[in-house]
Amino acid sequence: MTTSFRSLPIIDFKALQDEQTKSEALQELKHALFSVGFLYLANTGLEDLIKETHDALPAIFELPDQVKEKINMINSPSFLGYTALGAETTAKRTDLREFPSDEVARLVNRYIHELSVLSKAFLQSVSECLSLPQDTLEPFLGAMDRLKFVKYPPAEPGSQGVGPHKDSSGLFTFLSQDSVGGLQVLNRSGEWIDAPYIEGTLVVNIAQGLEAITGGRCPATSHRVISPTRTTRYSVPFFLGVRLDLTLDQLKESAADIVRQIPGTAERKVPSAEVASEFLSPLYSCFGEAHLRNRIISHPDVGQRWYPDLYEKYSQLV
Ligand SMILES: O=C(O)CCC(=O)C(=O)O
Ligand SMILES: [Fe+2]
Repeated sequence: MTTSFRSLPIIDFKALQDEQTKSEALQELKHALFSVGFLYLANTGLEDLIKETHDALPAIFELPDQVKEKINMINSPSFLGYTALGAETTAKRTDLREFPSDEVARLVNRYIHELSVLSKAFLQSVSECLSLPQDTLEPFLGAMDRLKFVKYPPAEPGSQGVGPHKDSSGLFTFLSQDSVGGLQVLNRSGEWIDAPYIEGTLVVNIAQGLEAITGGRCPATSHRVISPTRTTRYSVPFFLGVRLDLTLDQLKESAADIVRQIPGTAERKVPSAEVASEFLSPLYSCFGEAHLRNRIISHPDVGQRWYPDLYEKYSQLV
């Protein structure tokens, strides 16, 4: 029996690329994917960009209300834009965080570009460590990556910055957090484990897309953020998305194929999911539909405005 993790493994991105160190680093990565679902990625080469971005965040959030209003997510049928404090719901409770997007366009574009490059190299290592051909995960990608700037203001002790959830929209999330703390990850014994700040690293976690693609062999892990009590916390998640037109049948077929190729996993028990994966539900025709449902439930005001019929339908199914 494996014991539940007490801390998150640190994986050295450079070591994954270097022939001398690769095989050991791949073993560590495999363990992280199978047993934790979360890891710190160190030595990405993006340390300066991450710092520059975090330095810019307070000013971005201090933009005048009219600017935030102009880019409010309520105006976007694509669920892109600024979300005010308290307008997002996770696990049926209101989250205490706000986020603008597409501000400071150059920085944002650069960040997205760098993360796209990094995440694709990382995906190759993921395939490799599962003994799959390097390009196995490429066909699942689409133009659905998203970047978010998030601010958690200080609140009463124990407040919900963001409630317990699994990341739904893609393969992996790459998050840079500041030094305030509050991110917690649920281990397999049901304990919340702190994921403290480690300078220069990205926190990488499996999303429900990869969980589905690997037939549950690489499960997405629940996490949450406890609001800070004294200092504002900022974070920057980059969500590596799955293409929206992937159907459930295609997914099942490729998952079966992939799982057959992952050695030594037949006996692995798939942990029961504490948060259901919509992507595996027959209710939705394709990944995009399940994704839209998730967006509508997370941002009910935006959902109600642009998709009133779907809003009615999906809120009855919650
Ligand atoms: O801000 C964080 O540290 C986590 C954010 C998160 O889990 C999310 O946006 O999905
Ligand atoms: Fe998340």
